[in-house]
Amino acid sequence: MTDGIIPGDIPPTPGPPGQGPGAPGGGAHPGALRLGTRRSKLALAQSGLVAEAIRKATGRPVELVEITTYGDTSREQLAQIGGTGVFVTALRDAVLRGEVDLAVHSLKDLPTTQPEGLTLAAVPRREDPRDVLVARDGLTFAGLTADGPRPARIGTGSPRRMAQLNACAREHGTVIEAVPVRGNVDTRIGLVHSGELDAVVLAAAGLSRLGRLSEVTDFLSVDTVLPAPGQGALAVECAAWNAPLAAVLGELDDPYTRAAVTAERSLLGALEAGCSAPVGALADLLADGQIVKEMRLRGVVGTTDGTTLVQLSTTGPVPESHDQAVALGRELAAGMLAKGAAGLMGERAL
Ligand SMILES: NCc1[nH]cc(CCC(=O)O)c1CC(=O)O
Repeated sequence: MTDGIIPGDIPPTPGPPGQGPGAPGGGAHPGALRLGTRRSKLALAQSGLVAEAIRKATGRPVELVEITTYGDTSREQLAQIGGTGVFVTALRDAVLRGEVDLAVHSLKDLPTTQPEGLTLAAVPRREDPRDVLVARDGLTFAGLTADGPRPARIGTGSPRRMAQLNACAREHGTVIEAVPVRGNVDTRIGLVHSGELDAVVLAAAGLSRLGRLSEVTDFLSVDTVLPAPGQGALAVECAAWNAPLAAVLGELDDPYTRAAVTAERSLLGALEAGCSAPVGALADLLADGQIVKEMRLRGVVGTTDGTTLVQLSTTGPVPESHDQAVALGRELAAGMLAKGAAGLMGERAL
């Protein structure tokens, strides 16, 4: 199903014709790039942002093509069949079959290895990578845990978030009750409004793209809660055979973001952790005034109860190639494994 979202200000010139078997054309908007997207509000928001950026950078019209996946029609099953993996696979299949020209994913939802046949054509500049709290009564994490006779009920199904929030609570001599939750952003925040939960943990980037940042009651410092590898970044993929399209989409690429997420995902891969393992990672740039000096990569892995965390960081020259970014991640993984990280990753909650 196509969704005609092409605004009137698109230059009439269509893109170059003849891009091979997946070439655009024949639809309502000849020459438009077909961007495959899930139908969730967040996916549509992310796809819309990328579509707009492509139009701006290239002048090419872009149309969104909604891909309905098994996971979209069968909510109950989703937790069982592996969460976001099903969505990623459905979008990728649509690209590989030539039904769409490109797809947009949340980078943190992608497996750490790039599949054959698909190119990561662009990693646009990343949004705020932090996790945030949406809590009742405008409370912060500290306020929540200090408030009331019983442990605060905090909604998150993420072992990474649980491990770090539990550790933080322990440090302050309090306890929280982490309550596994699933579902979209509306559902999760709804659990706070209904009083079922005291708070939920979400990614700032998702709320920002949905225009709901004003509902955040606490931005969690990355010194306390390291985000998921790749959190806040988007991945723009196209077929590997379509080098001309990859070159066009490459205009959206932010080399620093790409280097950072490459290092973070390399760490995750080298720890041989699944995408739902309790691994946090964040690479950032260390600057001296305006001059970028180094890239720092921080990592954490822990038990979900927060009793044990292995935290480590490393710095190195800003990577100038994919391999250098990968090496930074591997180096940190080796250090974390030497500190006992492997023993903490037995729990793989899906
Ligand atoms: N796991 C689901 C998911 N995948 C990407 C985002 C948010 C957007 C992002 O991190 O880029 C979310 C929701 C959340 O964690 O709150």
